[in-house]
Parts: sequence; C-alpha cells; structure tokens
Amino acid sequence: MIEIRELTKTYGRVDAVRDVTFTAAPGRVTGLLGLNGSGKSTTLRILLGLARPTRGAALINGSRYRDLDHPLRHVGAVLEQGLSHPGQTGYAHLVTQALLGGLARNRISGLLEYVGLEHAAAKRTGDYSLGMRQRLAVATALLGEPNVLVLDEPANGLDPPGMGWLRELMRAHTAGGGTVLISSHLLAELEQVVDDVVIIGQGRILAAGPMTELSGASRLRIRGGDQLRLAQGYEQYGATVSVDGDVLLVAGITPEQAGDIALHLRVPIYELVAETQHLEDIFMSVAEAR
Ligand SMILES: Nc1ncnc2c1ncn2[C@@H]1O[C@H](COP(=O)(O)OP(=O)(O)OP(=O)(O)O)[C@@H](O)[C@H]1O
Repeated sequence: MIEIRELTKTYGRVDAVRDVTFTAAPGRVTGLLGLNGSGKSTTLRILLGLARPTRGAALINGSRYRDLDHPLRHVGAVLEQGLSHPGQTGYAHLVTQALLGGLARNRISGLLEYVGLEHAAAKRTGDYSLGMRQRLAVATALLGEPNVLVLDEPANGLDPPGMGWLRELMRAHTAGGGTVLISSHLLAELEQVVDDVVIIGQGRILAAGPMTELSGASRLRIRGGDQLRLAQGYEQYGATVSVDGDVLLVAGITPEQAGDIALHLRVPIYELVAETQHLEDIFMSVAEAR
C-alpha cells in the first residue's frame, strides 16, 4: 500500500510537486502519468527516501521509507538511472545487492530465471542490452520479496515480448495482493495493465480514478433519421453535442438515455456506438483543460 498525502516539494522557487494526494492500493496496478517535468520522479524519489518532502508525507505500508525496518522487504524499485557495475556479471550483481540489503541469496537463480536472464547470468552487465538491464533491475527489485513495487519508466528499452512479460509480471504481483505503482509516458502500453490512473501536471494532480471510471466517461457516435431534432433533444437533456460529418458526437448521457430520447422524439437511429476513451484521450483532455 502506498499513500501520498498532501505532498509538496519545493526547489528554490519551483514547486516540483504541490499538495499531491493519492493512494496505490494492494491488488491494483496504479499508473502515474505526466509529461516531462510534471513531478513524477520527484514523487517517486521522495517515496523511496531519496529526497525529503517540503511538506506532506509519502508512506509505504504505513511508514516513511526511512522508518521501515527492512525497506527492501517492503518495497522494490526500478528507477530510470543505470544500476550496475558494467564489469560485474548479472549473477554477481544480484549477489552484491543481496549482501548490501541483508537479503537471502538463495533466490537469485530462481529470480534470474523468472526475469528470463538465466542464460545471461554469467555475462557482464556491460554487455547487456537495454532490455536485459531492465530485466536485471526488476530481478533486483524483487530480491527482498517486497509487496510494493515502484517502477519508473520500466518499459524503456523493452521490445514487445519484453513489454508483454512485464505486464504479466505486474499482474502476477497484484494477483498475489501486491501493490504496483508505475510511471510511464507510453500511454497505450500502460492502458493494457493499469487499474487506477493518477494524472499529474505541473506538480499537481489533474485527474485520478479507476481506469474503468475514467474511460467510461465515453462519447457516443450517433447517426439517426433527423440529426437536427436529435441534437436538440440531447442538448435539452443536458448532453454536449458536436457534429462530425454525418454523425453526432454526444457526451454526458448513456447509450440507453440516447436511445430512449430518440424513441420519444420518434427519430429512428441507424447507428449508435459508445466510444471508450483511451488513456491518451483522457490524458490529452485533462492536460488541455488546464
Ligand atoms: N533537484 C532538483 N533541483 C531543482 N529543480 C528540480 C530538481 N528536481 C526536479 N526539479 C524540477 O521539478 C520539476 C519536476 O521534475 P520531475 O523530475 O519530478 O518531473 P518528471 O515528471 O519526473 O519528469 P520526467 O518525465 O522528465 O522525468 C521540474 O520543473 C524540474 O525541473
């Protein structure tokens, strides 16, 4: 469980984040989205004890990172910066990290297999591809069997099978009751895996909620026998209507209401499609609204 409460971090005169509050719940993948410089990394760095907040708190399983007894047993993180000594093998890297973190070494072989690096265990990490390095970073994050995973742009460098693997890994983690907080600007990728979304812009929360709720605020594409009467009828009902060629784009009413209103007006409907909003649309509409 991650709780970010009224978090503010000021650098000089810049508020990198301001009054940011959200929760990443157990059993769910929460996506933290924002443009470059919006405050994602600052939030994650504070959460992981790498920076101090000016105000507010960032809690993992109810405690600040630095108050956790064995932090690596609570939280595993994949951050953007590189991780390992290039001359070390993948296996040696994990042994070093386990020793530094006071963690057992007996899971290392299994973890290398779990992240698909069993054949590269004896290879120097300097010779790893970007995708292999990301896999090693994930294995490192999992060393302490944490129930909270924090992933900052983890898809960078992963090819499509790698992305699929990462999605499965996140799903398996939350299926076991774990918490995942993932930041990414790859919205189409993120859409396939997130349960909850937090959109941040200029250090502030712009929108937050379950993906199903945010994408459910969908638009209807409607083509009927008398477009003008339909448009007037929907507007009277409080819907927002715009015209796109020979279809009406209607927001603010359900498909059932749209059908009932048309029936009441005795206008036949030839086409009625509820368009679910993609993460990219949701992101653009909240980003533009500010
Ligand atoms: N150490 C720092 N000193 C001064 N300003 C900083 C520092 N860290 C971040 N900032 C500023 O705070 C704001 C938020 O930055 P942050 O790195 O959190 O954004 P981000 O959403 O992670 O962006 P990106 O996707 O580019 O990593 C930016 O305006 C940035 O310039």
